[in-house]
Amino acid sequence: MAQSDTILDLKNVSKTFYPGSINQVEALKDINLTVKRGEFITLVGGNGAGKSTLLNAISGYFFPDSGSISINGYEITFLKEERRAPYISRVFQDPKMGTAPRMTVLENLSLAYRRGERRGLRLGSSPDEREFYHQQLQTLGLGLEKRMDAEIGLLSGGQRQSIALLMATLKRPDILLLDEHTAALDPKTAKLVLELTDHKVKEMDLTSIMITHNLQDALTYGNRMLVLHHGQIVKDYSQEEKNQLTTESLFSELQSLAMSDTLI
Ligand SMILES: Nc1ncnc2c1ncn2[C@@H]1O[C@H](COP(=O)(O)OP(=O)(O)OP(=O)(O)O)[C@@H](O)[C@H]1O
Repeated sequence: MAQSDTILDLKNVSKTFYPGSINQVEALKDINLTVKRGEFITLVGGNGAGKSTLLNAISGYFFPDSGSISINGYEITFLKEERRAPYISRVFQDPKMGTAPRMTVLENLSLAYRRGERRGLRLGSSPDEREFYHQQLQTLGLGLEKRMDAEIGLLSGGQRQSIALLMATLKRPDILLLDEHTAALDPKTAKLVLELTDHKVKEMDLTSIMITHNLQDALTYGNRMLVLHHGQIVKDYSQEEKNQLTTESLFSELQSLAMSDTLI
């Protein structure tokens, strides 16, 4: 039987915070989303639209109140976050998240590579392993292979975020979640990390969802774009439709969504 094209499938996923209280927030409302192999989705929407909540539900950071989530046809709706880790990788906005600051670059990579496995030998101890990580670091083109034994906490945010990206993709994940992973970097470094991301996604034929507030990046990268508003997917653009958009037209669209709120 042919392998299904669908990597991720969300059916009627909803999540409400503080239900029944004055602070109630319907962060996700009946989300239906099918992600196919090789799709690189950019996810945009205003503050509080539900973008991070959507990634949190997919990664298992918390469970939805209703609906179901499947990966490769297997339902994972209530699978614990650590049990999903072999299939789902995530890079966060804060370069400090996802890496262990007091461990060396080599140890961090080694830890990422052994994700989901029982630990045995000292991390990154064998010559073969060193060689493997050396080669992997070279692929970043930042000279970080020369700093394998440096504590990762001593590296710059951009260097650290590049390594976080490498760690997230060392063992090919079924889906790569990028949660505004360049937002904390200066514009030049952000561009570099985005280019690295794009290169990795294409080279490894990864399936990915990337949250961004940068509309140009949302249009430049990826081959599908979703607009989230008040916990709902209000627009789903294909690559062809995306090509027709400009940052101005996308900005106007997001503006009109925000305007419609004030009219309610
Ligand atoms: N753990 C939580 N507990 C309570 N409320 C939450 C929690 N996570 C998110 N929310 C609320 O859910 C709504 C959606 O938040 P979310 O962080 O998903 O938005 P977002 O689109 O990622 O926003 P931003 O662009 O500002 O990061 C917000 O009103 C937020 O305050």
